[in-house]
Amino acid sequence: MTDHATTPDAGTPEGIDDAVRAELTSLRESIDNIDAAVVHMLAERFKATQRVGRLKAEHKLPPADPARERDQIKRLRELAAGAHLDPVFAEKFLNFIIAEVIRHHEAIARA
Ligand SMILES: O=C(O)C(=O)C[C@]1(C(=O)O)C=C[C@@H](O)C=C1
Repeated sequence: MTDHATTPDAGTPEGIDDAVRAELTSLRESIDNIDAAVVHMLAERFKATQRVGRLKAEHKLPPADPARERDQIKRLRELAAGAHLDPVFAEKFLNFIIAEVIRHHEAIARA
């Protein structure tokens, strides 16, 4: 596996100042840790939504729940604004995840 935090490439020329390189490496280590946490959190979220998908299929409930999604988007936009994250981006990110979840729910219902 490539260590992206420390591997120089076209975006990080060899000649840059040692202090700058050290700071960049340190920041990239933080970014890699955060990305790993995001992957683990998403994996846990998908474990929960797979269970929701099976429950919905067993009880003939529709894959999507637009009212629930509206509540989630409202809540996430407020959380994003409070955390100085762009609420538009937060909404797009949640919609992207939910679209994938609905696809999974539909597949479970068809199986
Ligand atoms: O809460 C549900 O009913 C789900 O199926 C989960 C979930 C989500 O990923 O958060 C996905 C689809 C629904 O439209 C709403 C929410």
